[in-house]
This record gives sequence, C-alpha cells and structure tokens, in this order.
Amino acid sequence: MSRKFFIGGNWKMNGDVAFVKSHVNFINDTEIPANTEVVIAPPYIYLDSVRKHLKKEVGVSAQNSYTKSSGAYTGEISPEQLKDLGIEWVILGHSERREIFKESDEFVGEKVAHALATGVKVIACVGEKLEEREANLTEEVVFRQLRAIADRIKDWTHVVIAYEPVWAIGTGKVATPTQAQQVHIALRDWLRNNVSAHVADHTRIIYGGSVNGKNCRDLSSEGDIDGFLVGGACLKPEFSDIVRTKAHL
Ligand SMILES: O=C(CO)COP(=O)(O)O
Repeated sequence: MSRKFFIGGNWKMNGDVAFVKSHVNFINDTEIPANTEVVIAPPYIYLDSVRKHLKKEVGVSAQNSYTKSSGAYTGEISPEQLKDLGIEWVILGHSERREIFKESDEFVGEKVAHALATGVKVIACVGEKLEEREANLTEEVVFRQLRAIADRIKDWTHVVIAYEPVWAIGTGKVATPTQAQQVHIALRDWLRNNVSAHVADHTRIIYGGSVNGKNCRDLSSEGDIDGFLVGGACLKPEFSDIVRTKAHL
C-alpha cells in the first residue's frame, strides 16, 4: 500500500520575523523528494508571510483552530480564516493543547470535524503519557482519542494521524522504531475494525517525539510509520535531512 511519506514541522511557539525569513529561504532551497509531502506549521501570526514566500510544493499548517466560523470568540481563529489565507492544514489535538490548555477528546473531535467540513486538512494528534504507558494503557488512551474523532467525521481522505507519545516530546527520549511501529499497527487495526479497510490502508500515521536527523532513517524503515511530526529539530538545519529521509529510495 503506497502512502506518500509525510513530514510536518511544528514550530510551536518559536520563531520571529528574522527566523521566518531565513527558514523560508532554507526550505525553498531544500530539494523535496517526489515521494514526500512536506508541511510546516509556524505560529498564527507568521502564517500569511510564510504562505506568501514559501514554494508552493510545501504546505503550510496552523497549530490550532476553533469549532466555529466566526463570532465573539476572543483569541480564536477559524478554519475559514485559515482557508482565506491559503493555509491548507491544521494540527489539532496536540498533547500540549490537551494538557496545558485542557482540551478534551470531544472538543478535539469537534475541531477536527469543523476544519474538515471547511476544507482544511487535519494532522490529528494522539498519544499517551508516561504513566499511562507504564500502566499498559497506551492502546486504551489512543483508541479513546481516535474514537472521539471517528465519531464526528465520515471522510478520512484529508486526515493524517500523528502518534506522539507525550514522554517522547521534547525530551530527547525517542520511541524505538519497534515501540512506535507497535502503536502504529494498533492504530491501523483500530481503523480497520472501526472505520473501514480502505481508511486503514490509506490513512497516513506519522510519528512525533524527539525525531532528529540521526534517528529518522531507522524509524522510517518500519512499514507503518508514514512520516514524522517534528518539533525541535524542524527549527534546525537537520530538518533538511529529515525532509530527505526517503530521498534515496
Ligand atoms: O510535539 C512534537 C511535534 O508536534 C514533537 O516535538 P519534539 O520533536 O521537539 O520532541
């Protein structure tokens, strides 16, 4: 089953005007392999500038969006507004949103449904915390997070699932290829049993958590790891190595 390899670069709350300029030049100079889709996710305030100056073959993503089109929701941004700027993607359900900003599974599911209905593609994040992994609850947690999304959407064509174990995010403690692959297989089986075989076969499941220029090759050799969502390393020159993980195949 061929699923186009997907590399997302999540800047989180990093960057400034000078960085935007240099990073856009850096990405524009990076040759994107034909078998790879690349999407970068700067903070909201830089989206317009990034989209205007970045080469078109690279997608741009927001890091969040709300469940409504417009209205009295101070501080929020709608998928309609993202679409207005030509922003193709949004990251939803990131563990930092779930943890720090107390976003529930249901709220994430509603946001995914609204973004897709608006025509904005979604990188939907799931992942367990360390204590949940240690209590053997990994599958229960990621299935519950996925269920809240699956209950609210019909068409998975424009969804990428990002498996991001919380204990591996920003810690330098990357999941082993085997650990990641096990969860990716479980997620794919869940899609097969709860959505459809077609969705299970075609939906890209990417891994996030301390991916860098050194470990990306090994992780990518697992059959169910269809790409990466990269945090810290996407801000560094090694991002071009990650983008080119599959360049020599
Ligand atoms: O959260 C992540 C991407 O969304 C991963 O972050 P790090 O790559 O910094 O661990």
